Amino acid sequence: MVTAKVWVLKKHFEGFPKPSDFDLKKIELPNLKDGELLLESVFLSVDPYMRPYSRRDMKEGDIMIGTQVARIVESKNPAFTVGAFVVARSGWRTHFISDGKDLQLLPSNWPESLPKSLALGTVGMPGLTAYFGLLEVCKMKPGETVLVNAAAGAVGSVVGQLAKIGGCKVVGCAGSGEKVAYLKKIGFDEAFNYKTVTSLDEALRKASPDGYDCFFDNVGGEFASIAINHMKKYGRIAVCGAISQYNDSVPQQGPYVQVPMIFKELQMEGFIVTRWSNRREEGLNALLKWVVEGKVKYHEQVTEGFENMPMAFIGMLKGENLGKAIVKV
Ligand SMILES: NC(=O)C1=CN([C@@H]2O[C@H](COP(=O)(O)OP(=O)(O)OC[C@H]3O[C@@H](n4cnc5c(N)ncnc54)[C@H](OP(=O)(O)O)[C@@H]3O)[C@@H](O)[C@H]2O)C=CC1
Ligand SMILES: CCCCCCC/C=C/C=O
Repeated sequence: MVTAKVWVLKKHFEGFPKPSDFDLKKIELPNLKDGELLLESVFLSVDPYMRPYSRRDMKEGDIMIGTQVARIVESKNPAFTVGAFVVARSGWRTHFISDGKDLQLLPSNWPESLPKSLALGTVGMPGLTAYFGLLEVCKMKPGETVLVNAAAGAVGSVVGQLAKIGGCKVVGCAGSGEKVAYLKKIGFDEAFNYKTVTSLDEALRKASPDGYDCFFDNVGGEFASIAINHMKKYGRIAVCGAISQYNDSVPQQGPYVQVPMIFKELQMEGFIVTRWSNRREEGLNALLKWVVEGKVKYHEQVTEGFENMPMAFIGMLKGENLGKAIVKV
């Protein structure tokens, strides 16, 4: 008999999540039936989507939603061998039983030298978000200028590097001096700390006086309202996330987008990465190849200990992560 530790949503978040909104529980797992596997989480992901999705999809008492890289410890399913690693969507749990249907094996050519946690970040859902958002929503072209915010995070850091590979000029904004230095190190042409600039409007103009062809928006709110005025004619805005709004108890008010959209003839499109689930393999292969070749660099903010999942999640929402926020069990 295996005892799993799980984190439960004790109370729906009101405003910014607090440690007291979570409860750590223990669950006894039953013995395996034919076709089932027992898995142990090795790395778990904490992501911004958990904040809005918890309100939309969960009720109090549910196990927190989320993905993990897990190792198969016992198998009564011939398609899965003990010791193999998979990406699963089993929520915040140390151990779980699966029938194998919702598991993704790590690519067979995954190099030994590469952390398996990257399957939750640069070579996982956030990397795919950058890949499809840039290619299919921004439709970036060589020679264009791309703006990305939350640029030193899991999605943003890949957006900037893929835009450089695609022959674009890249401007990134992030919330600390350390993050700005990192963006310059990984090849961003311009980077600034949006928290310390005297005027975001001036900083965006200075970084690209001619404006922006593509804006990959991870933040929404006030930042996006200012940035839209810096778009070039026929510019494209990929509305990827709105993290500046996820913790609002009272919705923020405009300014509104219609006037700049009309006069600059902009395209603005929201998207969810799962739209391209049928091209997941294409995206992961491309990302893995670039990482192996050293063309895409990665950084992970690793929190040790399953007990620290709520703090890692809260820390990520506060901006404490450089690169992908990961918990190592
Ligand atoms: N549409 C889709 O399919 C997907 C969307 N997303 C979205 O992409 C965005 C980035 O996600 P991800 O890369 O995983 O997360 P990150 O790794 O970028 O972590 C979140 C970052 O957001 C920044 N941030 C937090 N609060 C604010 C704020 N009020 N204003 C500006 N920046 C803030 C912080 O960086 P800083 O220090 O720079 O402020 C923080 O580090 C999120 O909005 C997320 O919801 C992610 C995956 C899929
Ligand atoms: C693997 C779980 C599916 C995650 C989909 C994430 C979409 C994110 C939206 C905003 O953050």
